[in-house]
Amino acid sequence: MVATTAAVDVCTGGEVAEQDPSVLEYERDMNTAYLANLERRSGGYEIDDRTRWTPRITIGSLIGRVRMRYDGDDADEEFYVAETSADLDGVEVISWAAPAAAAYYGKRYGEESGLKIRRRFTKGPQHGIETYADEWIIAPDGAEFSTPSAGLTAREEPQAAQAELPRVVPGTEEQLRKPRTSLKALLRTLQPEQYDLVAASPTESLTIQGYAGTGKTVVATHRAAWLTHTDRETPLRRVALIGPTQTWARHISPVVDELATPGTVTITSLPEVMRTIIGAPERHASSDDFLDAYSAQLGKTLDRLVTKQRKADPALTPARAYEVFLHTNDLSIPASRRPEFLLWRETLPQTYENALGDRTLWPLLTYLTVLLSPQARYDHIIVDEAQDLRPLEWLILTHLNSGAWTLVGDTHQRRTSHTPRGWKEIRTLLGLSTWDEESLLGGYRTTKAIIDFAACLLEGSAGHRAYDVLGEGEPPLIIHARTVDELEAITLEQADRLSADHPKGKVAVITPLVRPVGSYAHRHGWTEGADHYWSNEDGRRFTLLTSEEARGLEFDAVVVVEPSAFKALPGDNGPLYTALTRANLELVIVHERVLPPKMVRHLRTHRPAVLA
Ligand SMILES: Nc1ncnc2c1ncn2[C@@H]1O[C@H](COP(=O)(O)OP(=O)(O)OP(=O)(O)O)[C@@H](O)[C@H]1O
Repeated sequence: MVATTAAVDVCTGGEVAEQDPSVLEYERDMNTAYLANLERRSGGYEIDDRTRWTPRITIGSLIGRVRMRYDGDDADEEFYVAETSADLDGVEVISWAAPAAAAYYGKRYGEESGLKIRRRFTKGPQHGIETYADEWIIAPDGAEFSTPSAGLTAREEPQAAQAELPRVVPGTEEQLRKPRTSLKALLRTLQPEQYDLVAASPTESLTIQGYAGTGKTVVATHRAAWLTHTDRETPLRRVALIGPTQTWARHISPVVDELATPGTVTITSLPEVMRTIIGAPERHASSDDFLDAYSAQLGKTLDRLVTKQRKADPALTPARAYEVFLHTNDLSIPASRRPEFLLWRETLPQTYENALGDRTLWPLLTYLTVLLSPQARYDHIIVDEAQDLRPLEWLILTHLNSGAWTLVGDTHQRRTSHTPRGWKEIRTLLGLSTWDEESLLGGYRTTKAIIDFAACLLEGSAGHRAYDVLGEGEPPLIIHARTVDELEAITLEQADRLSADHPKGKVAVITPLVRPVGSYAHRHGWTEGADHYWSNEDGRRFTLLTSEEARGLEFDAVVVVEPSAFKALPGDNGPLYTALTRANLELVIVHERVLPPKMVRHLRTHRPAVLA
């Protein structure tokens, strides 16, 4: 029998049944050799100059190891998986983006692919390996791997087949319980269902629906890196990753910085895309939202206008086209909406220059610009929070993409009636005739108690996430304030408490009442910094945001203030649902007004922790 030790597995939190010291030592030596190889090569690393594809070298430990038998072969193959590929004197290390990595990561690859065993390494300090854990995909058929030599690892007794593969990759829960920070590369715990979407065909358009916290942004960011990775056969050179806000862009950029080929992925937000195309000022006002400022019919009107005017004036500019638009009678707006449309048009600035200062008009001005001056196109566009784009914005993007699309979103988090109701409408706007339609089901952010509470806002919420990795957790704390002053005081008290409870993590206050809460904070010793960030002299911190600004972000704990004041569509509470689901572990609701009816109904039968 080989010598074994029982060690605590940082992957599962449980005990590793067999942790063979000689195997561990061997793998640590391999890791040392791998790191030395990377160090040697990284000296000569040059950023891709777009004519020569230099593989990116990132220093990091081995992720895993695979033994498999390809169809028709008469011997097994073995290789390691890591962030960067290497050849260690004949021992192959493939990168996470290489096609063969599907054997390690993928769901569909499975048993019939020939995969026999997968070994996962957990990371120790300084790129070391802490432990290993083996997962037999087939019934064990001998030694795990040929090295260390079969004699050392072969077991004398037949082993029992592994009862069932774990539902989520070991180590995921531990990862999720760490304090929330910016999104990071997650190559060690990328789930099979996520990997399959990350590595889906680059030439097929793909729509991915997922409830809050199901890992959509993880898929979107890793997909951007995968599409451009030089270890793929035909890496893409220009990929856009478009999300809702610049705060979101900063939240996700570490993933792309770490994994993507430098210079290949543009991370931006939709407002920024438009602002850059039309050259609008950074500071801008916003008039009231108006349906036809974003409609496909407005797009059609502008299409017709540009086609017609250009015949008469080949040098037509967006500014001139805008002036014509202000007076044209050739409108594609339905008759029922026309009177309202004409009234709205009369209120618009008379010059293009002035219109640039109104954010509501950016889609209109951007669309005119892309119609008149062709833009550089991307090889692939990925859109996160796709449910928030309005028809005219989708039409703009069609002028920026020459390849396929990856669209991820949650139609339950829709925030205005100006956006398409579902994926079908979006695909029609993009003119897609073929696409793959997938969904994500695992819950990675937010405990079950919080997500079940938030689900009271959704129609047909049953079974909305297949499982919740963080488990049941604590129910939300609901606090009723008697006056508006008390509402603000309790809010700050709770933000202060939660910040103390999560010293390394992130706390948010999410509310439509950002101004009054901010001015209360100001009067009580809090100071505002960049990116909606507030802190006080005791070192407490929180982020104060509207639901709109909180899209795509996440926090360890969240205080949602005055739920009834959030914008709601008939039958749809997208903005409030978004706010509630930003919390990973703790949710506090503070209200002075009556809670929304759906919440009240839910609270009659379910009991969260309520403070009078
Ligand atoms: N495979 C994974 N391993 C570790 N953490 C993960 C994994 N997948 C997702 N997570 C974590 O779960 C959280 C939620 O993921 P993500 O932000 O991608 O969800 P989402 O579906 O985009 O949510 P929303 O639409 O509500 O913004 C993030 O903190 C992310 O790091």
